[in-house]
Amino acid sequence: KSITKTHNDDNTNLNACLHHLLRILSRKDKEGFFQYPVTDQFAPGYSQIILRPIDFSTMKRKINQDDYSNIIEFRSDFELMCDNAMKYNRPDTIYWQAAKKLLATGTKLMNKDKLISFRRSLE
Ligand SMILES: COc1ccc(Br)cc1-c1nc(N)nc2[nH]cnc12
Repeated sequence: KSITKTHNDDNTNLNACLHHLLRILSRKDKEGFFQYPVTDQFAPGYSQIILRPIDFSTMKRKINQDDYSNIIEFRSDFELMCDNAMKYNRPDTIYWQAAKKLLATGTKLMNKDKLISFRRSLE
């Protein structure tokens, strides 16, 4: 069965894959900057600058709510999370640098060729 599916199919296999990817990526976030939503108390004006906030806890909820139809949708939420941190924070901050590092890990883990060969292996 392919890993891309319509909403009505059961997402069991896909969700197991996504939870696996989330665990690997989440472990890389040792400082815990990406585990839960950024509040304006940590980052003044954050909600005005970042219009589409996302974090690992929200991504986990989305997996459990079958919100992702394929790995690409999951990867774009992950990329959005890193982009948000690199948009709000300046390059000389630990948040910007943590986001850049995390993004590199995610890109390697979910690169196009890997996903294509993984998908082929399921057919
Ligand atoms: C949940 O966010 C945090 C939690 C604890 C601490 Br200390 C900082 C953040 C945080 N702060 C800023 N400025 N930008 C971010 N991008 C992702 N995380 C952050």
